[in-house]
Amino acid sequence: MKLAKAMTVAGSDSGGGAGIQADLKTFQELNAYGTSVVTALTAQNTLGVHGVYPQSAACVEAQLDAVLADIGVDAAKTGMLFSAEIIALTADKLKQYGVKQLVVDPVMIAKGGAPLLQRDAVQALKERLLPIATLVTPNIPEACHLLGRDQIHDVEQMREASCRLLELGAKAVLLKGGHLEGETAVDLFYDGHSFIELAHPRIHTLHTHGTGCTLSAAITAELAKGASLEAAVRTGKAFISAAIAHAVGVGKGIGPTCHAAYRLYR
Ligand SMILES: Nc1ncnc2c1ncn2[C@@H]1O[C@H](COP(=O)(O)OP(=O)(O)O)[C@@H](O)[C@H]1O
Ligand SMILES: Cc1ncc(COP(=O)(O)OP(=O)(O)O)c(N)n1
Repeated sequence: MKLAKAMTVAGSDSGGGAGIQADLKTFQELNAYGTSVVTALTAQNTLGVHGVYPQSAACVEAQLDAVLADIGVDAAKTGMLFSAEIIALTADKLKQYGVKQLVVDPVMIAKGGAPLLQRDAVQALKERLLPIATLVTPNIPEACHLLGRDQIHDVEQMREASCRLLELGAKAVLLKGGHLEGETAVDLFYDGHSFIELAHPRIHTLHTHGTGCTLSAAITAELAKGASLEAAVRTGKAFISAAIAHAVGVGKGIGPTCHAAYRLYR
């Protein structure tokens, strides 16, 4: 059987709930061989981000070359990229090595408010990365930022925003609705042809740290295994819903989700 290979280009979360750590746990749970390119170290726990230590462009470039020149990937994802320089070189390397499937999670700000992307890097994200993305997965605040608008209040506005987001160049959009109010957590998938609403009853828990990272990693693992984009997004939603429902309350703040839940409790 061919081994599916998934790569994450993201920041490290010392608390283990988001970033590289969440991505690798998710790849493992979904039977994809995971590789990683660390863009920044964060001193982080369930109470917040206590420090951000970006890696040099040379360090990120060396990691990308090491993974792509030898092991290769079937699908890749990006998370916290921190700077315009890291975004540009990541885009160049993904093109150079012909990476065909790319999920871009446009990580900008952690739940506690810490910036994980420099202000002037948003333009680079739009110009360099979105045009080569198979799928972009913004949450509501990230979508507003990418589109330069104030708010998105409901599913109707999510539809309209998805159309605008698709114009930025990705092949498809998954606009995540976790930040909206209401008893259902609705994400909207749009590929230019049809809209698919992915809904799950809202789970009443404090522990949602790393949900966006985990969802995009699950989609990437499924793409690496050969799933269609629609099937990958559906599995991703089932994976994150199970992970939130069985979230482990480690730490004193907003804890991580349970990455093993999809395997254990399905
Ligand atoms: N309380 C919740 N109950 C169920 N699903 C949730 C909940 N919070 C978030 N989700 C889901 O988790 C995923 C990521 O959510 P979101 O909070 O929108 O993004 P991010 O983590 O990037 O801020 C989405 O599929 C969203 O619908
Ligand atoms: C290193 C690192 N990368 C990404 C995030 C943001 O993760 P996300 O899934 O959006 O979850 P929250 O931080 O919003 O809980 C992060 N915190 N750290």
